[in-house]
Amino acid sequence: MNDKVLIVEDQFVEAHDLRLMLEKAGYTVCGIARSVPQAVELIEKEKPGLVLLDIFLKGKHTGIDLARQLREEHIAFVYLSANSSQDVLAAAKATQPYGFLVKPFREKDLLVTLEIARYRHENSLESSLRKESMLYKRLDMIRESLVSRDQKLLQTAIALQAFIPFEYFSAVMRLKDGTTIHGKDFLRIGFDEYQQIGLRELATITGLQEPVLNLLHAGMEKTVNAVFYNEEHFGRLAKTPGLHRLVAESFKMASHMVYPVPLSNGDHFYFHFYSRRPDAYNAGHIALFDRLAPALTQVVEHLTHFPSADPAVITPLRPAAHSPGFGDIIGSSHLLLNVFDNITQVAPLDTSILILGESGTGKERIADCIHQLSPRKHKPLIKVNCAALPATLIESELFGHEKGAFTGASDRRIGKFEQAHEGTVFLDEIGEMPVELQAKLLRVLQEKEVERIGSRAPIRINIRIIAATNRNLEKEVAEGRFRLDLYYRLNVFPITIPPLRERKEDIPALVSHFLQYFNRKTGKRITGLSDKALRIMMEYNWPGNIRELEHLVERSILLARGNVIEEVAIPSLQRKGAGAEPTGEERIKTIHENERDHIVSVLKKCNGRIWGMGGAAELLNVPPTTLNSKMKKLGIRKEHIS
Ligand SMILES: Nc1ncnc2c1ncn2[C@@H]1O[C@H](COP(=O)(O)OP(=O)(O)OP(=O)(O)O)[C@@H](O)[C@H]1O
Repeated sequence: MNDKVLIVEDQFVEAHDLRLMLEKAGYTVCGIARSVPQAVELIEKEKPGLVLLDIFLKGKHTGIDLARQLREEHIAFVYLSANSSQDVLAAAKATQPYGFLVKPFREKDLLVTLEIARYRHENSLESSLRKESMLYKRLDMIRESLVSRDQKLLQTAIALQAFIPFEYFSAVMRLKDGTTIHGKDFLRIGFDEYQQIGLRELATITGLQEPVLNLLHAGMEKTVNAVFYNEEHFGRLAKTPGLHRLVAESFKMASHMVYPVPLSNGDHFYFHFYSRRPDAYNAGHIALFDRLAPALTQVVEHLTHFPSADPAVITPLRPAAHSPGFGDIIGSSHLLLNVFDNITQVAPLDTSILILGESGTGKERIADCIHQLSPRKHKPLIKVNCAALPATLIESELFGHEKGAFTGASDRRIGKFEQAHEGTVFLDEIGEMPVELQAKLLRVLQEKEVERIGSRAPIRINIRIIAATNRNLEKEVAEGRFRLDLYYRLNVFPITIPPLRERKEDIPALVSHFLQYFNRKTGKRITGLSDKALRIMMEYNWPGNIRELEHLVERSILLARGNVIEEVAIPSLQRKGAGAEPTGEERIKTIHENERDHIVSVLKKCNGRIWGMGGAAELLNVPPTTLNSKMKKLGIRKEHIS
């Protein structure tokens, strides 16, 4: 990244002050723009490495509008705004900025933010280049492989999957004379499982005759440009009769991207991607395709030399390491598959990862899986739960201490970071880490060395950090409880695990997984769930996510009288909210519900404090760690307490 900075700020005095601060720190300010059009002109002329961007500017365009262009041109940008309301933050966040400074800010904050922006830009550029070069290699392998045409096509689509998400893929060839040849379509039904949809299958699914489908295919748009349609654009496209509408309605797709690859003989090969996410595609995907076009042309030109095969379900050849790691993560909803795609992209790199998601969604499991899929898999994976230890202990737990470093330090202790050398450290509940320690962690990330307490000799370490939290870290940053610089370092690659209520289609598979597991553990032989029990589960909101489901299945197995689970003890309040029939009389609470209510009421009394004198653990007369795991088990979260 070059050192030229463009300031986009309509307040004259503020812009001038910024210029002085930046120049003093050695940056070259290549211009000050007061509006978006002015900024566009200066970017074209000066090619800055970084843009400082006010959000509300003179004229009708905002900084957020400009950010989209900056993203496409790979220019790092940092927002400066006096408005840090949730709405503005959310809109700004969607543009994936390299930093956000709330005005007024200190000179030091500005310089640290710029340094982090520079780090992140270089880091993300480097990792995307590495990922892209892996993709080129994969496309080469596919081109040379001796598999059928359909397999080749599918493997090409799958190689692209981690970069361009899709749940439905179709390929169309448009010859020079305008004739359209429709290839096979593929519907994603598992992480690496795709159902091939030919004309016959499409006719069965849609109820339309094959000749009608042929006509729809022939009427596919004749665009020669790449385009993407998200949300309402796709909604509009899907209202007009045609193949898009058919795919949207039959497979519940919500966005679409098409990319035509020109072939040397003048024909065009169209890649059509559809996703269930309403905002799956962006200009970055098209730019990526532009870069890949030569490699894709070669693959597509090879396709014509191979015979077509026609099995109904194809399980493609994935690089062997990829599938086993996901083995015990159950689910195939498109939201979870998207998480798998993220993992596939990032696991082989050294990038720090921030796993976000509510309690019990499987963050720790995902961390295990990333480690297993990384080149560090034969080295240790060390886990630290930042919420399970009092602040005073975390430091020596993480950094270690020398003998006599403090009262009670009777022996030297090797900290978790050192133990994880060449491996991975999983920092669970990072949002609970005390602010003073956050500064130390930042140093570990920056300097790649640790100092044991009581020692002045830094020790070089090579670790990868995976952090997880169920808190909204941006809110924590805004309220001063989490360091912005650390947030940006960790947030290089965020992975968000969706809550169970947003992927209820995974419930049946999860239930059957847990049934098998607890059958094995308890020696019972439960064969399944009654329709009523499954319906109740599908209606429930699952505040404790998969952990809650797991415990519910365990309890239900223990209580089951026959071979089928007829009853499930879903917490009454939620169940009513979820639409189950009222029973007419007060339901008797289960022991677990009583226990849950009691813990919540004690926590409320202690303002959520678990540790120390007057904390909930003391009042309940249990060790704080036990209380913590009980809370997890019962799906009790901080939100339930306030
Ligand atoms: N997709 C999944 N398939 C099977 N089991 C799962 C899945 N996701 C989570 N689990 C199980 O649910 C429980 C909770 O998962 P985990 O501890 O990884 O959640 P978490 O998000 O880290 O929770 P917390 O934020 O409370 O630490 C574990 O027993 C885990 O094995």
